[in-house]
Amino acid sequence: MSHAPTPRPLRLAAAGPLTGAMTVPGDKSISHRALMFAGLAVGESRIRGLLEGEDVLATAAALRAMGATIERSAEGEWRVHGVGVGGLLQPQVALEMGNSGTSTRLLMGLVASHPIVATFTGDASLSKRPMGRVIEPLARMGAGFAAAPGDRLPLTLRGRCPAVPIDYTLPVASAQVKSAVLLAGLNTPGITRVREPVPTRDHSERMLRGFGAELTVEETGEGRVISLHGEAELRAQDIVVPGDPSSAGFWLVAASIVPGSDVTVRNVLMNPTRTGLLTALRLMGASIETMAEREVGGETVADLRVRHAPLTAIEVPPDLAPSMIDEYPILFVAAAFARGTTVARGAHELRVKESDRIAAMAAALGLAGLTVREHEDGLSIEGRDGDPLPGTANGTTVASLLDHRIAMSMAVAGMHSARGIAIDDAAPIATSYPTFLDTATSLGAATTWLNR
Ligand SMILES: O=C(O)C1=C[C@@H](OP(=O)(O)O)[C@@H](O)[C@H](O)C1
Ligand SMILES: C=C(OP(=O)(O)O)C(=O)O
Repeated sequence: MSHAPTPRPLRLAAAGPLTGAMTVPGDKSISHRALMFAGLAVGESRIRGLLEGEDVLATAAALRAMGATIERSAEGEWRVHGVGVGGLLQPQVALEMGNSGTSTRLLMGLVASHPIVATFTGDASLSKRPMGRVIEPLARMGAGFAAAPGDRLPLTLRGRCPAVPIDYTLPVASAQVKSAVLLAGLNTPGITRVREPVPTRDHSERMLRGFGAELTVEETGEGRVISLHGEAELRAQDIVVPGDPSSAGFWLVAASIVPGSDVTVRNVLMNPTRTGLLTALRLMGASIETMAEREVGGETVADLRVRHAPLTAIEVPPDLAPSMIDEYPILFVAAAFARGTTVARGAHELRVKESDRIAAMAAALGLAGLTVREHEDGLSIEGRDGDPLPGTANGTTVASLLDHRIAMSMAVAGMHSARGIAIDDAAPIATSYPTFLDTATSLGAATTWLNR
């Protein structure tokens, strides 16, 4: 599953204040996990609010290829008949992961402890991303690998059953690596343990417990220790997926920077491992009101009302990195309109996402007329103190580099720019937020498809 192979150039321009109330699609991380855990459970799970973006659909297709029954009953509503832990079948086709790192790394974990062989392929962006970080612990558990040079896709994984449980300290703050090891642990005898010096998103832990796995999380002086009892039996669940805070982030910034805006984003996941952008924007002086906080399916959600406000540059606290890792590109856009120079460091991981997001945003903001300094682990951005960005020159486009978040972040920047911002390819937006442009238009933004 991959987005349209033909690039779709797009121009976003200023068109007055953004106003209105809206919801964002279901959280991407929870959607992937809902399908995977339901695919391994016994019985029929129902999922409401599933994100129907290309990344999540790639997960669904791979699980089907390994024996799960997955059906869409209405918009966002899905039914899954699982195969039971240990019951994944040998896929007859390569597992096409498209643009999705989460699908790839988590499914590698699942396959690693099943007696099957699977080949994972991906698009040009995913094929550049490092898989050594999951190969290393999964090989210790007994799985075999044949990967492209540099531990990249395409990659063939030979699962080991029974696998060997490990006690693994994460060398990099990554929820994908943590989850890959835990998922491999599901079909492994004994206790699989992951030590996490820096906390990352905890959806796997919360949801595995919800599906009936025996899993404990201990907070220690050296971070979290997660212990999973293997040969687990997962029981089918009804799941409601809350709105994706990473998708909401685009509107939090758009309404903050476009004068006169007043936007309410409803039903946003408020899990503290995901709210770093909210913290950073508030430190910059953003006006974001948290309303109607409530519990939905074991997670806190809230409505967020955001009004235009003058922003001030900050030194972004590096310890916010894990809880806003995907939101740096849109935070850089907020910084572009702040008073003073924002400095974000300690975010090396941005270099190995769908694109090198440090270099990509430095280039894109530079083309839109901003002064930006690139560091090895972040950016310094001279803000415009509320003035619009000049925008891209006629005939020039910023490169989205097969990266949805670069495309959407620069689209938001275009909403407060003198000439508008042209993006060479907006098709990647469909990987995580297929309705982004409809929402932009409904809030009052000016979007135009450009001739190829
Ligand atoms: O576990 C997950 O669902 C994710 C973890 C993060 O990746 P890393 O684990 O590589 O930081 C994040 O960037 C990605 O969008 C989703
Ligand atoms: C990094 C991201 O996703 P993934 O790793 O799943 O490709 C993202 O959505 O920003």
